Amino acid sequence: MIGACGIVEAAPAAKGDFVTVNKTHFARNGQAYYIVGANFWYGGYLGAAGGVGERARLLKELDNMKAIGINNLRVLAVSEKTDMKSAVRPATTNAPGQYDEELLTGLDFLMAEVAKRDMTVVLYLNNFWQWSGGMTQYLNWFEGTPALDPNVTKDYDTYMQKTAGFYRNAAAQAEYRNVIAKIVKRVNTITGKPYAEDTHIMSWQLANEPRPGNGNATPEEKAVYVKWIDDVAGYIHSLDRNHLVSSGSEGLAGSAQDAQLYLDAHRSRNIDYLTYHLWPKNWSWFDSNNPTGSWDNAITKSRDYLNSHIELAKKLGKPIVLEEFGLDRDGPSFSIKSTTHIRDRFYREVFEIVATRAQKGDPIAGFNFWAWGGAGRAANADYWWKPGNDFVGDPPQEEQGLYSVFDSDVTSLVLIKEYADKLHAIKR
Ligand SMILES: O=C1NC[C@H](CO)[C@@H](O)[C@@H]1O
Repeated sequence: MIGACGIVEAAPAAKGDFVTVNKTHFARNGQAYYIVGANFWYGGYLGAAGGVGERARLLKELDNMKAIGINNLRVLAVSEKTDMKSAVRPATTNAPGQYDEELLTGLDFLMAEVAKRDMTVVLYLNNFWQWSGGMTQYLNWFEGTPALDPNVTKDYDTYMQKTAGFYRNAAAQAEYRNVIAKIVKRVNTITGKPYAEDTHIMSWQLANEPRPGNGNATPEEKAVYVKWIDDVAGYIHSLDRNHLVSSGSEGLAGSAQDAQLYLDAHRSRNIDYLTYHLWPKNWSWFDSNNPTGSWDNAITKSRDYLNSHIELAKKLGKPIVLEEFGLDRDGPSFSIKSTTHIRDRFYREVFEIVATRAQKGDPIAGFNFWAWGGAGRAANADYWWKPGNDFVGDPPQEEQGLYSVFDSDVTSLVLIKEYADKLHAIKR
């Protein structure tokens, strides 16, 4: 259909095409829908027409992901320009009210190509961490405090406690809502379709890994966090009645280890499904310099984390997605020449629990591994990212190769395909 402005306009989608929640499962096109996903934070960046855009690479990455059964991508929709060295450049927001239209058109291109492959996307609208500017950059804009880069300060506890001040800052929240409205109400410049009518968006996500503060978050900080989730999720639903909304939480690790807080934060009728993440190395369960000696501890805790959050989802009667997990390469090494035997063993353990419990009808709705590196390659001997370098699955605050799954990691790709087939075969 050629619209008045000459842009090819797709017919409005039938409501049934959207991903919906049916009790404790997802549904799409009248069938149960399971997430076989990748984290692909830079997908919109590759879609830009110029600058950092690499559209030919993007098409190849999407085709390669589709070929191994990936049906869902978790993507960074918004980034904030910052002086922090650990953050990606450029950013979709250069300053309050000033947005990079070329980069936002990259998201349009990504969504157009995702639709051609009938994939779905979770779009996160902020970041608790500094690698895309995030909440600490909002505080720099609106409180005048320095954007804190924990890679520099080495003080994560202070970072988390101060960054949670974002939830209480009225001016920061107002600009955050301006940005939310700009994205949620956006009309795709490639397809002419409003984002709010795009059935290939699965969910709007408040942020990547929002936390209430640090591990010692106070009852007041927790109450602010719970209210923030409910309010913002409700605001997004007020703009868009079609799509699901999720928090982006890591689960207990992102909830000060407080299960009641995690339940309270996700009980809101505005939160349609639960999310959780699993990071044995980041959480010091696994020592990659002593893999044999730390494996049993890591896998025991991982199994418990995987299963206990499914029980929490049962309590709330909502689906849950394991939307991040990862482990580093053998060695440990960042080099794509290194093997991934330990990571493959970990992935198989995770996939087996997810697939088995999904097949039983438990509310686990799938996974997104962290993260698709594909054809990207680290450019520097120290494995740190610099502007102009390839994007890989590891954002700029981490070594390029830490957790990425590259197109040369054949054993990992074969394993992902094996479990993709199992999840896609579940009929409900
Ligand atoms: O959201 C995230 N979770 C863990 C990733 C790997 O450490 C990290 O890169 C990202 O900030």
